[in-house]
Amino acid sequence: MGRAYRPSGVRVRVPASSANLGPGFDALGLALGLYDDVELSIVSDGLLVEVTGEGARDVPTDESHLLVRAARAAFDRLGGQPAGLRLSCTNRIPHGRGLGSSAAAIVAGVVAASVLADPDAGPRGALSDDELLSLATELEGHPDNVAACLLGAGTIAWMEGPKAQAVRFHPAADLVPVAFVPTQPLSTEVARGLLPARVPHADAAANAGRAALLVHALTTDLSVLLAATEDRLHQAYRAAAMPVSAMLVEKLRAADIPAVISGAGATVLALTSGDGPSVEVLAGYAPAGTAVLPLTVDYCGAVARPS
Ligand SMILES: Nc1ncnc2c1ncn2[C@@H]1O[C@H](COP(=O)(O)OP(=O)(O)O)[C@@H](O)[C@H]1O
Ligand SMILES: N[C@@H](CCOP(=O)(O)O)C(=O)O
Repeated sequence: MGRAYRPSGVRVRVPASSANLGPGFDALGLALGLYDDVELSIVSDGLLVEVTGEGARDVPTDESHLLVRAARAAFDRLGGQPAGLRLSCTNRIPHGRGLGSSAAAIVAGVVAASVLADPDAGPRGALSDDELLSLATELEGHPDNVAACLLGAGTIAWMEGPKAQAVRFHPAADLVPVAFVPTQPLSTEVARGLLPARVPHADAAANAGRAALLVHALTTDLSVLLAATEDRLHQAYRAAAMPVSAMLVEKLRAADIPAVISGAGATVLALTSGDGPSVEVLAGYAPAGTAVLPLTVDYCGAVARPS
């Protein structure tokens, strides 16, 4: 017999995230102060999905909606499906731009289900953060965005067999992430398809050193960010799919501004600091049609409260 759920609702706020940060492919993530808000309620029957904001015209409003699929997966883990669900999404994270929109939808879904199953069990409900992270990673396919979105701040994620693990780190207070968001989406699946099965040992070794340096740079010494954000494992392989962004990274870096492709692209993320170039100066580098978004680091991750 399935688990019995009381009719109830939960609101979840989830942050955007930037994965990789240059050398930390599938490992490093940074939660950003740009949020999707969702409300999931248990009702007597059926499924109703309402979406406003980003993706409203594109995402499905049936069982194939990503957040519904994630919530269903979590309800399965929790002992069964509720009689009916009502979902309302207010989306602000652009889709398919490398800012972790799919991770945010998945994290929102698993956290919402977890809280609906047992609102009193803890801030994120019946499932532990470890369980939420592993389930979200199974659904997303890689742990970096979901770790940052779930836990907030900077995260280092890794896999122990099928289970995802992550630790948080606190980026320096004067870190200012600035996103250059292009108009055209690029699917993460397509961008992952451009990566080779094997890479030269020297490139892997170079990235290991830079990724380690990057955690030091972000937490302790922003002045070494330019060296710390160098990548040889993914950006060049994907450049043909995002030539304008690849060129922008090159131009910013040539001007000593640490810049990387955010996630699988094609957003470019500049990691500046209080005494770095102003947003106006950065905007001067933006190709036509690119939105320049000065952001903050999010330190909370997924936050749920009963509705
Ligand atoms: N809030 C959301 N609700 C429903 N589906 C979503 C949502 N966010 C993302 N998606 C799905 O994920 C796709 C984008 O995922 P992906 O290619 O991984 O890019 P991103 O870098 O934005 O995560 C969208 O086209 C959509 O199908
Ligand atoms: N490590 C992943 C990150 C994908 O991030 P997204 O925001 O584009 O979904 C990759 O580089 O493929």
